[in-house]
Amino acid sequence: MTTSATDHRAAADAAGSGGLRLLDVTLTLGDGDTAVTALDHVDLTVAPGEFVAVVGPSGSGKSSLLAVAGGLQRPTSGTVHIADTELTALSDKERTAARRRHIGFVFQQSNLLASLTVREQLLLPLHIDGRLDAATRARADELIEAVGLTHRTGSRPHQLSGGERQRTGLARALMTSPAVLLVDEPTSALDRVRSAEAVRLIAEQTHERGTATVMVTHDTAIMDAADRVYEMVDGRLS
Ligand SMILES: Nc1ncnc2c1ncn2[C@@H]1O[C@H](COP(=O)(O)OP(=O)(O)OP(=O)(O)O)[C@@H](O)[C@H]1O
Repeated sequence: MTTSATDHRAAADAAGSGGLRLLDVTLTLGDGDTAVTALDHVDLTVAPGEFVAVVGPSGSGKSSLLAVAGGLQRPTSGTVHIADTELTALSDKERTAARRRHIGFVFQQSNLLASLTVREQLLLPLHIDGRLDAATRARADELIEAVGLTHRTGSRPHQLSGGERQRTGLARALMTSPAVLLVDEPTSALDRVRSAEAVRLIAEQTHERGTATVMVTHDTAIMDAADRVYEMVDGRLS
């Protein structure tokens, strides 16, 4: 057995205990002369409660990494494991269900609905799933407090600052107690001080709630809060 195969065996074992694991993942986009290798043999393990940052320039493959790790896109080859589930072995329908159950996304644009209050943004997905009970409402209030927005519970997005919108997006992503939290450039709309605060809050919530968190960014200045930092260049992670 080669070293690499041994590593992969250990990786697959570790995946059974939770967290996120990408094994030898390659993603090719487009075809023929225009084909691009967006992810090139990527291996990545993130344990529960660990905060990993991936830094890289525009076009290096960061969005592709999140899309594949989050089950939004099937890799060309390789496997993705989340909690006890091999995402890449599932049908499209099963993968969607697993994504909703196990993964929280925080996107660059917080994608809040204009007509809903902060509290309603958190409750909506569970309302749609018919899971809106007293425990869910209590969880929403607990998360709103955890991200420091109790005084904004009844505010709508246009009444919130960029940082407050980001924090609402984070609280919403945590509503389902996801095993994995995927964060896309949380700081682009924020100034330096608020960027550092946003990243610290993500780190704190990761450690407290035991999510396996991956944050992608091109901003190398805000990496202090991460447990590990990887660099992405031309689809390769190092
Ligand atoms: N649908 C597509 N077809 C072909 N190539 C694509 C497609 N989507 C992305 N790419 C290419 O794949 C590579 C990786 O793109 P990706 O969006 O993952 O990078 P990124 O690091 O997230 O960039 P940014 O920081 O600008 O968002 C880039 O070269 C991009 O041009």
